[in-house]
Amino acid sequence: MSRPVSAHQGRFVPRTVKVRAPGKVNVSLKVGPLRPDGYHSVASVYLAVSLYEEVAATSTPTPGITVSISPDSTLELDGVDIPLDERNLAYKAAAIMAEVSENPTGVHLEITKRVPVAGGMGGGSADAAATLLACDALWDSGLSREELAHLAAELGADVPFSLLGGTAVGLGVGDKLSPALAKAQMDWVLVCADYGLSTPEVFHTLDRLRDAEGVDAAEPSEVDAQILQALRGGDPEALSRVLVNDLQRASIELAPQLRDTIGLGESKGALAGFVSGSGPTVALLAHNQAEARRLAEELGHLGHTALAVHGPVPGARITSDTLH
Ligand SMILES: C[C@](O)(CO)[C@H](O)COP(=O)(O)OP(=O)(O)OC[C@H]1O[C@@H](n2ccc(N)nc2=O)[C@H](O)[C@@H]1O
Ligand SMILES: Nc1ncnc2c1ncn2[C@@H]1O[C@H](COP(=O)(O)OP(=O)(O)OP(=O)(O)O)[C@@H](O)[C@H]1O
Repeated sequence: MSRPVSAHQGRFVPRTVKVRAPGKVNVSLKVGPLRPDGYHSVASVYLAVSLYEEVAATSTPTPGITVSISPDSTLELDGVDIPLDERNLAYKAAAIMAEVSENPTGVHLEITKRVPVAGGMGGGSADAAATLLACDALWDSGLSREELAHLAAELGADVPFSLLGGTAVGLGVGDKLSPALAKAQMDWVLVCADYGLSTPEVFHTLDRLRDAEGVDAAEPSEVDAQILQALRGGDPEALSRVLVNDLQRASIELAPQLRDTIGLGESKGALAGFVSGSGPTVALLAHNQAEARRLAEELGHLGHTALAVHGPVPGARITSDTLH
């Protein structure tokens, strides 16, 4: 894509770079013991799904970073707490990019939110990944994908995957990624909750449950080959038999109604239902696209917010780059 310049005959000409980045589900999430740094080592299989965040980054003549949430967001955001200051992950991403860029301008970030907030689908992480890519273009920073991935890992465990997209195995804290060859589409229904769960609290709850049982968690070093095989072959039945999420019981401990949502989805025809990441979004695996649409509609009639999506989809991408 050509790179418009932002100054025209001495007059400041704002430039807007728009990037979209996907949310994710973890089709496999094995969690090891608590590490001294407060994180857990994981072995995860990420799948990027067709529910996208969008960040429009516009250069401003005055320095500084500002953030707003676009009215085009499709989420119900009343009563949802998204900080717009330096605690926002997109703000943090722009700040980190400004540090490594030679000529950063001020920037306004407008975020269109579609991924449930605190839903276990990496929505904030997608905003951060999109912002890294947008600011890299806006400020002609010229960072490689590897350099961007390195900055992404400083922002959060899920951020590198939203940059990469597709299907990937994540080791370390989820940030050490290896792309997996799995292009076949799988169809899902996401059942969104009207509340959030705190990711650290879900991890702490898992530690507490394990402590109470006297269980020493094993260090997860690899993912089950059957999962990758089912993804490669585009075989939802096979995948439904091997889906696993160690965090699920902790999420259910904090929000017991999740068990009912999973049970409802399975009774209405899903191959399998499970909590996405730290929850509370529930991901239901469908036989095919028509089934996913039918299931989403049926759950909608029962009063749930249910979305039919597919994956894998690509990671963060620039969708437009314009001078005003
Ligand atoms: C649950 C997952 O979404 C699965 O992909 C991720 O593991 C969470 O990734 P994330 O939200 O990007 O997490 P971060 O923002 O880096 O971390 C938030 C908090 O979650 C906990 N955390 C996160 C990742 C990890 N591997 N172990 C952890 O214990 C830590 O308490 C950490 O302070
Ligand atoms: N850009 C952002 N969008 C949403 N929440 C943000 C953002 N920046 C910071 N936050 C804060 O982070 C919390 C978790 O946000 P997020 O939507 O990323 O959770 P999540 O999808 O469950 O994360 P993950 O799946 O990566 O664990 C929110 O409750 C909010 O207070």
